Amino acid sequence: MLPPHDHDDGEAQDDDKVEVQDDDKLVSPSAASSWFRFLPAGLGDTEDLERYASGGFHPTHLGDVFDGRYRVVHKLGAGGFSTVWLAKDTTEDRYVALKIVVADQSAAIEARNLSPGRAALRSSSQGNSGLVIEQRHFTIDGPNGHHIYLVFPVLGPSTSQLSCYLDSRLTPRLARKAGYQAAQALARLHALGLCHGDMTTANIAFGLSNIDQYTEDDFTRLLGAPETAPLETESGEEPGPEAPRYIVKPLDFLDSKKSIISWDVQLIDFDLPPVPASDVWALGCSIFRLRSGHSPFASLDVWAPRDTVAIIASTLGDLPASWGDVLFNYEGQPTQDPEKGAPLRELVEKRSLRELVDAIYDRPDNGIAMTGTTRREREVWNKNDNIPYPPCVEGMAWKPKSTKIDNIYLYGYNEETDGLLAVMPKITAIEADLLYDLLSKIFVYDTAKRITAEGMLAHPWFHMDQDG
Ligand SMILES: Nc1ncnc2c1ncn2[C@@H]1O[C@H](COP(=O)(O)OP(=O)(O)OP(=O)(O)O)[C@@H](O)[C@H]1O
Repeated sequence: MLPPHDHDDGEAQDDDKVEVQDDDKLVSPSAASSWFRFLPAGLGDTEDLERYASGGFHPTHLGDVFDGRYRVVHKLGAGGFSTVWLAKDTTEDRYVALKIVVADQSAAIEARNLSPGRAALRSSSQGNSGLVIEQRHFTIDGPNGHHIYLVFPVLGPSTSQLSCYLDSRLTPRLARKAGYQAAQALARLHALGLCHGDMTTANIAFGLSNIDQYTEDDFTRLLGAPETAPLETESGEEPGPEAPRYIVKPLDFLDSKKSIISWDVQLIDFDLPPVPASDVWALGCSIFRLRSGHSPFASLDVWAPRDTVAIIASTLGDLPASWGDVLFNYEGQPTQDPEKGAPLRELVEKRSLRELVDAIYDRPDNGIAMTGTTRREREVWNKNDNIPYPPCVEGMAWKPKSTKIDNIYLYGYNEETDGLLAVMPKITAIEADLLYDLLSKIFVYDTAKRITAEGMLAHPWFHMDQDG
């Protein structure tokens, strides 16, 4: 059975975000009163407003100019450590992504930027390397502290956004291309003696096609004007200089009326700890998700990081005997200390990698599949889910929830979902053989026997489209 979320297997970041997003929607202002200073802005998934406080986000407004040259045009997104803004670099007359790091993490990021690994990465990440790193940085003091500002090229959506359960799936061809480009970029990084350290589909991003040709008015025509909502406090007091006057809803390049997302992906957000073989394992999880929409080690049986080790063992086979009677702590880290760890839980669900690959489903012709049974209409959370992507995105991705099964649209997961997915067209046997072969070379416990990123580049799964 496919779960709504997975945990800690190299793809967890995205799912954490889904949970946060869901929580945001569920928190009513009254329930929030004892916990939160600010009222929800009502703009969907935005930054954590409570972090507009000492040590947190820098209050930023449209039109703000930083470092005398970067004028804020729109918001691109926010994460646990930063808000990210589309800005016009008036010195070089081009768009950039301006990542404003929270004050209490800025010193650590500044120190990281001085490391030798970072310098090697910077000199090799120019041009077409598939590796994206900040182009420059500067610092600014604000009401919440001292912030580092990182200047990046502007990117499109992440592959996790476009390959996400029933919400969105990549077309098979683009999944193979994105998987290949991610492997190629990772091989380049490893050749430099560096590691990624955080290889997830959230960190494989699509580029944008030549956006510097657009004026700011063009952006408004393509994506709509920035949507904002005033920032209000629960108590009714006026926020001080630590908070912006209004919140901006992040733009979504998928809303563009014209195709501006490129088919080429790049790796972002390097952490750089030194284990290439673990990057390869995480890339395997990402490749599976690119093609299937979910992680290979996601399961409703997984409740704690430790369970991820159990689901891996139940999918791939027992852990090597040479590891001995190893125990695992809550985080899934091995230990010999019975005070700190426990044996792996026996999971109810049994499945194999081969079954997971064979179950990958694709879009039915005309967006319709039939079980032969008429079903009860379901209320969907967001009607937009049932509307296919605009034609300019259609060759790249499709929405499973825009598929009609018999008389109703596919909706969220419940006990009926597996039966509904069973009538969707499946991955071809030829492709399933190739993908299974590639993943079997990646998901190898013995790191000395695991394929390398360089070694996987010649694998025929990546090259199916050229051959055929
Ligand atoms: N170069 C970029 N171009 C376009 N959008 C970007 C860019 N960098 C980041 N974003 C957007 O901003 C969001 C937050 O960025 P990012 O994940 O790097 O932040 P973070 O604070 O390091 O978060 P976390 O580590 O919690 O993921 C991303 O999800 C993405 O939507």
